[in-house]
Amino acid sequence: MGDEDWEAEIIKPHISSYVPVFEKDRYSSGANGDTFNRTPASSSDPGESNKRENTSTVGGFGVGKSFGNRGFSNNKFEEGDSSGFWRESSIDCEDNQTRNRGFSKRGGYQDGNDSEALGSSRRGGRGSFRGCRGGFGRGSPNSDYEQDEGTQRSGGIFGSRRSALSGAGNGDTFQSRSGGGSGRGGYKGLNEEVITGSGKNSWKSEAEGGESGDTQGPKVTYIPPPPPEDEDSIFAHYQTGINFDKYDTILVEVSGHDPPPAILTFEEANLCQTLNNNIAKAGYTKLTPVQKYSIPIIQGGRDLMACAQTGSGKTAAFLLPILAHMMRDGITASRFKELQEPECIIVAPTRELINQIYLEARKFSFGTCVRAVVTYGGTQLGHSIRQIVQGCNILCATPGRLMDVIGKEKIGLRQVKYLVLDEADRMLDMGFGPEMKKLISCPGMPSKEQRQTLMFSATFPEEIQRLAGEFLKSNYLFVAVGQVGGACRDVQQTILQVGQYSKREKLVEILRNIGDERTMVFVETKKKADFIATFLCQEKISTTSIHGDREQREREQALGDFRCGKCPVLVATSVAARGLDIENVQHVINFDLPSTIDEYVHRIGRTGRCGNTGRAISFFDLESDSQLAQPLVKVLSDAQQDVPAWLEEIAFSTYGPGFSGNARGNVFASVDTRKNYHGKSSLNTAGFSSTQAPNPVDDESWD
Ligand SMILES: Nc1ncnc2c1ncn2[C@@H]1O[C@H](COP(=O)(O)OP(=O)(O)OP(=O)(O)O)[C@@H](O)[C@H]1O
Repeated sequence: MGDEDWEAEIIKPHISSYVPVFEKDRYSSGANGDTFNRTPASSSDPGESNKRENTSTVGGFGVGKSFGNRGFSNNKFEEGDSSGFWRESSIDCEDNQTRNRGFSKRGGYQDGNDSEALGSSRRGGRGSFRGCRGGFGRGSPNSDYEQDEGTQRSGGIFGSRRSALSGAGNGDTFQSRSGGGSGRGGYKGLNEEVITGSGKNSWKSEAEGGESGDTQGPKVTYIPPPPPEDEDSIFAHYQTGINFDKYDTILVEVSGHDPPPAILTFEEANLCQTLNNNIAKAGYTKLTPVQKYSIPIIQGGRDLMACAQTGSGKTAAFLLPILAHMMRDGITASRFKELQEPECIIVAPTRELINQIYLEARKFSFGTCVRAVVTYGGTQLGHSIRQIVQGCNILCATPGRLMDVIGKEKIGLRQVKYLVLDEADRMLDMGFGPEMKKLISCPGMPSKEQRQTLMFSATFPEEIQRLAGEFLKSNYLFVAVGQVGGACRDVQQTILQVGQYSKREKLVEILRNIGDERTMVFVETKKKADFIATFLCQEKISTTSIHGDREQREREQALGDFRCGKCPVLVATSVAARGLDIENVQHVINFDLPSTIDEYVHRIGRTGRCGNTGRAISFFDLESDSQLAQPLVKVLSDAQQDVPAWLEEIAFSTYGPGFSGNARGNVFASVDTRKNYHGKSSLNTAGFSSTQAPNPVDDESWD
């Protein structure tokens, strides 16, 4: 099938809408056998495939009936190059750091075209876009795939990422954001937002040029559907699992001066009746450990850095005490004011996560006069502003969009009393760190002495803890529930040695055994997410995908289809690794292992939440994953999982005889990095005090 055929295909009415759901029969090899003929992996010729990188012109995944080079091309299902499928070249752009880590750790990224992608030539002039979600331009297909919102905005030239399809009436709104000219520069933050400009007031530039539509390129027009308003939907929740009560036995360490005692029950939190009603309607009867400690600390006006395992209720741990204070202070949303001055700003690295946090805030503030608003990239700025001006006490935002609304002077910072960084290690690392610094130095933002800053995550590398000091008062408290950076023990972890070219087969085998149980499959790159999702659909496994190249509408649709079970398999990049709380995810499969152990911990934490059990299976490729062997052994052994002998051997051979899987290496930030703190107290979460300060990373500390 030639290019024209492919384009003709995508405008056919029956496939004209971009279909985020890869449904069973849509790409069945029977009906579309001419299109997606799958050739065995072994028959692919990596060399040949590499050659085609620079010559193949057909692109586009999803709707199209032919896949770009190194994916599906010329009616063939082809393997990628010998270093794996497109590794490095199309790592999810929402994650600069991952990409960078990928480059340095995995040593790939040699291709000239790919290199361009990170250089100035990303900003223009390389060929047209032919397909949805990153159809490839002629000359440099990889680098085109590297497109992100930042370059679209700043370059303008790439603004037509989806033009072929939108012109073809695929129903998608053309959502590229064209920026304020090539001079503006701009890069994209880690998981999410565009960080632009430099110099004075650069935090304003996005709003000025990006989505305000005053200059180049189409606006982002997607308006997310409003969440359901009925009480049942607002308070819908899933059941805590059989291991919920075991949380009580987890050791907790609090460090810093003069921490308040933990509370053991919701009653002790002395919340107002409305909040208590909402807590009851949400099905919460008992505090989780992080809640027992964080609630009194926040109520006591202290700054906090809290680290607790995935799925253990960190969101409510900050929302409830903040709301309690707001209720106490009689905070009421002032409607229809052009400049809103929220008392609380919550930032998180991904759109889906911040939306989830917003829904939690809306739930707990139900029936109060406190109004929460959410705003995130990929949606129409005007819509966000309309929401904001109706009243905003709690603003939940992704970083780039937050800067947009501040730049638009719709949000003033003078009243900010609470600044919450969820996934704080992420928010402070290379990608978002600069943006967060800009935020705290924005005009009007109260100094750290005058606001309360709260940071939450399941992982907190030492270097990030040190950076966090800039944001927190010097007497902040540090709460470590269990082991900082440790995996949730309710997740049964299995590591399988699977080579690159056997992965697909293994994946299908596992998914067939799993049946309809909800499963997240993590891959390293956006391209591969599409590739694997489509492959699974060919195999008649209902699958959808989420990654940073998908339009926001598609991302939300994909998540919705996964949540409701329409597509029990979600193929995702790291954009979905953190925070997402989806009921009944029973399995996580790391088709590709991530480049860092923290990312691994977050990914597998999408299952086994809130006392439920889950399973995580990871494909370990000897060629590319050996640098992860040592930290993996440690995570596994700390979580009392079986450690395969072969993995231990690799860990030993990689790191020499000094390595011990059970030794307390520096794999994690295991403690509060402030060395000379006082008043360290250690308790298990049932509230039994321990005078002896235990090793916070002691194996026993978990149960
Ligand atoms: N005390 C509680 N009782 C019952 N359910 C709870 C309680 N606290 C939280 N939950 C529920 O547990 C689930 C996980 O909570 P949450 O998403 O806040 O976890 P998290 O610690 O932030 O996880 P992650 O590290 O992955 O972001 C949610 O569905 C939440 O509603």
